Amino acid sequence: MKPRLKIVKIGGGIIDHEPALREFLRLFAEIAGLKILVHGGGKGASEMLAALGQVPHLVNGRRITDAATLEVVTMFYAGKINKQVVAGLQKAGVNALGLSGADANVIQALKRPVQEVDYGFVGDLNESSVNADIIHQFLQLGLTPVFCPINHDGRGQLLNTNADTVAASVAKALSRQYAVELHFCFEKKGVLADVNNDESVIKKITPAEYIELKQRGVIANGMLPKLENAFEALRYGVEKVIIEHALHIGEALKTELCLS
Ligand SMILES: Nc1ncnc2c1ncn2[C@@H]1O[C@H](COP(=O)(O)OP(=O)(O)O)[C@@H](O)[C@H]1O
Ligand SMILES: CC(=O)N[C@@H](CCC(=O)OP(=O)(O)O)C(=O)O
Repeated sequence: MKPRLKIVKIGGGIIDHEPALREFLRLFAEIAGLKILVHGGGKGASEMLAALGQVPHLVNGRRITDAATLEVVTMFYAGKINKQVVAGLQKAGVNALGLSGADANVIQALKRPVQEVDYGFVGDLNESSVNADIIHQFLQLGLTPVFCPINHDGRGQLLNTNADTVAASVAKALSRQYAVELHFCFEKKGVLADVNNDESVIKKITPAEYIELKQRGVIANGMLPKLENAFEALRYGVEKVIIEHALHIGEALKTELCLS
């Protein structure tokens, strides 16, 4: 039987809110067994870009990342946020190891080709992007990897990758060796039928239902890459994918994705 591994992704709505982040890290520290944390921070990055006089620009939930934007998001995700999260976990007794994809060459990305949209320095991940062996070794050493959404192309170029994509790709790569449960945690209780009603959580979503919800405009913005990544993870053998509130991990009200 494969050993169990929990991979938790935490987004900007919680990370940029100090008390919520502190509480989330306390809950994450309580998760027993092997675990990995992946963080975003998109909302705070947009605020920082605006404060620096740059106009944040996202298309289909992904950031257009020109050279100036890349500088800011690298400082923000790989610096400030990643180190704050690692320090918070150390305080909570978790021996966390902060990583960008460049560290130990753990994730190599490919610059997204220009099609209808030029995303700039945005990195896509494929089957061979994630070095599962080295992550396995970190876990064996008793370390808890903490990934930020900055990766590299192996030729010296840093690339910005959607954090949901990082979480799903790490989950897919490790599902060969581990029974992986992937949790997308954010500031709502799950995928909502009415985005203004926090209690309207849709408990289960299949790919066909997702397409319908997307066409009706029920699911939009950052929820699109989250669900696309989530279904892809299930297709690659990740055992469970849950979308839930970051401060209510494991509670009954949540969205579970399934392939049929
Ligand atoms: N049906 C939906 N249910 C919940 N959130 C939705 C839905 N459709 C769109 N959203 C939006 O998606 C956001 C989550 O995506 P995103 O901001 O990228 O989160 P994160 O930073 O946690 O990855 C929510 O804050 C919400 O505004
Ligand atoms: C390419 C791309 O879109 N990168 C994301 C990375 C951060 C992220 O995904 O943050 P959340 O999880 O908080 O949304 C961005 O810069 O917004």
